[in-house]
Amino acid sequence: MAQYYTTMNLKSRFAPSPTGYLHLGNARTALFAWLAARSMNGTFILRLEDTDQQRSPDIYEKALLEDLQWFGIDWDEGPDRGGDHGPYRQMERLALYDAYYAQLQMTGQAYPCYCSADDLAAERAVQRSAGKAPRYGGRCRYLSAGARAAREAAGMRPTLRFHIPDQGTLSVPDLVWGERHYALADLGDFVIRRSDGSPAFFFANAIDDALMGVNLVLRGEDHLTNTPRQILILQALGLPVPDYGHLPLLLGADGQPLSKRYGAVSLRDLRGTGYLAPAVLNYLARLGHHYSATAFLDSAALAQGFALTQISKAPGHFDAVQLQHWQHEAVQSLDDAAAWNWLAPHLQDKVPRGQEIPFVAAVRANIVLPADALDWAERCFATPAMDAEAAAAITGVGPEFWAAAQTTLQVADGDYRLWTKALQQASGQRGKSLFMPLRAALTGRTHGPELAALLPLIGEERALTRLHAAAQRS
Ligand SMILES: Nc1ncnc2c1ncn2[C@@H]1O[C@H](COP(=O)(O)OP(=O)(O)OP(=O)(O)O)[C@@H](O)[C@H]1O
Repeated sequence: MAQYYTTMNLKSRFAPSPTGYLHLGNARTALFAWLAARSMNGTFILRLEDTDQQRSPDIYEKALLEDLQWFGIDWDEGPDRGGDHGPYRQMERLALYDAYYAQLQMTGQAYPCYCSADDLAAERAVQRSAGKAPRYGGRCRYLSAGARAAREAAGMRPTLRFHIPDQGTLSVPDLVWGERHYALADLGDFVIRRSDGSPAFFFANAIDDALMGVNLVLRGEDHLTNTPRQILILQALGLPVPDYGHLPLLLGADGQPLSKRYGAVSLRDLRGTGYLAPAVLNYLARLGHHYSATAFLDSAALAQGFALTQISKAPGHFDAVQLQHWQHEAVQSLDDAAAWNWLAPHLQDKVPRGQEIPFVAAVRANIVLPADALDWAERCFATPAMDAEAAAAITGVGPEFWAAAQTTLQVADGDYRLWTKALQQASGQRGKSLFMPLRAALTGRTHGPELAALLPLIGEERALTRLHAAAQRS
């Protein structure tokens, strides 16, 4: 393996392009890089790779920072807070790359290439028809100074290509995949600066990592094949090479990698639906990383239990059921006041003032998302929709039961225990055959939170109306 950081100086980063809302794959990659840094008291950098200006309107940068903050990821250096290795937006770093292009050209490790898109397409077509893998054949490698000058005079704008040695093998250690070997001849001279002067992704990305002192690059497997090229660039420039680990991609239900381009489920969507950040953290931290603890963990404990050796190579699939499991755990970990703060924006004044905390305490074990709480708020304080099972439970007991239910409730003055005891005596029903019809009449459902906690919220008056309606049905 490559050089290893010590627990004292680990520096990792997340380097997204602000071209859309962060999806769960991006978030998982950011999280692993952050957990690695936090698990070793290291430094975590946020860098924006915004060179695709057409696809990087300002809204996405703002959203990206907000979404990461909501998620609970913080950074020690970044575009909004600066640091010793800035700027942290690639568009503001363009001038930095010039010296490295010049150095590569001076040492003969890069050369201008005047081949047009048509020339290159034709070359690839010939290679393919001969059963060879397409790669640049090196036509502009050894152009004379005069030939270059003639092309420049004709107004041709060259790309800059990295000159790869024709022979040899490059061994690339990877923290997740182990050592991989690449025949240099197969890589082909590749473009490091486009003809419009903009840097190719893997050039700017590698230089920035080196200049920013990043010594651990954890990123998606989509970058696996960029790594040998990036190592060659860094070696040619005498810059430090970080350790690399490529994380398996997160796939959607269609089996395709989640991608901003194709509108995958975003952190923003989940937040809008009411998912709690610690739920998403617990879900994603375990997607492709083994934790021995199965309990809900806070981010400090997730960092403490994180180890690069526990990362799996298997691709992860987005699993809504697992996410809901962690959401349920996260909801249970809140105290009632925090749970109310979470729910309030979603409940649209459906809970009367003063009833907020008792309402939360009553329904918390039965909700995963705010939509569930909204349903229970309507069942408590408005008119509950009746499901078929509940309707059957109501007609299953005779009219005498419902007459007795109304009288005993009034006599008990709304006290749940006194009421159900008196009704048991009056009707002869007990256990499930007593409670199920009551629950059905009062809430419109046959399962849910404790009736004893719901009755005070429903109140005696509404309860009597519902019992009366049940009597009419039976
Ligand atoms: N499906 C995925 N699963 C895990 N990590 C991913 C996935 N897609 C991208 N990443 C990682 O997220 C980080 C940021 O990547 P980037 O901003 O290019 O996202 P992207 O979704 O690939 O965007 P785009 O669709 O615009 O190419 C990179 O480390 C990349 O490898």
